[in-house]
Amino acid sequence: MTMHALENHPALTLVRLPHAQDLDLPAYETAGAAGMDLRAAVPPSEPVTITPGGRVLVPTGFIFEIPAGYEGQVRPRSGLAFKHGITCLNTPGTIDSDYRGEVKVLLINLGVEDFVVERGMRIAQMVIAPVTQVAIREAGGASATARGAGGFGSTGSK
Ligand SMILES: O=c1ccn([C@H]2C[C@H](O)[C@@H](COP(=O)(O)OP(=O)(O)OP(=O)(O)O)O2)c(=O)[nH]1
Ligand SMILES: [Mg+2]
Repeated sequence: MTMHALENHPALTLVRLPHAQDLDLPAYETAGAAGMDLRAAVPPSEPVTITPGGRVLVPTGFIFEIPAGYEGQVRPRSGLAFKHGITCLNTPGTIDSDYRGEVKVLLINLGVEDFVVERGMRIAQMVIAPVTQVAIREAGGASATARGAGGFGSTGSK
């Protein structure tokens, strides 16, 4: 596990669950990593097989107390996607700052071979990002703009 000093950054509190006792903490693998890698907290004696087209909810073994004003984004790892066709089905997964359950990763196998998830395997990554909550109001009509309702290629293809 690689630790990097991140003074003056918002604090992330992690709560280790009993089935994650021997797992490394989620951590940034390099100084400039955007995401901290998440490990599979499947039982050591029970690796999980994802068949082609199949999906599995994989536990990480940790509760993330995300600071208010931020969210957690669970994203795929490109290496698993490239080599095995393994990705996150609901990418990016959204971890709310008030969520106090275990973070889980919904993996899907878009490859052509079985993929085996073993304990401690780095299966996804978590990016902490600021979010803005807006004051929601309803209006009777939309304000006028140059674009108007044009979209989906309305400005041309060149
Ligand atoms: O990949 C994910 C996505 C979500 N969650 C947890 C944290 C999140 O705060 C909660 C709810 O996620 P979301 O809002 O995406 O799901 P929902 O289907 O809208 O469920 P809910 O009604 O609980 O909000 O589930 C995960 O552990 N992993
Ligand atoms: Mg929701």
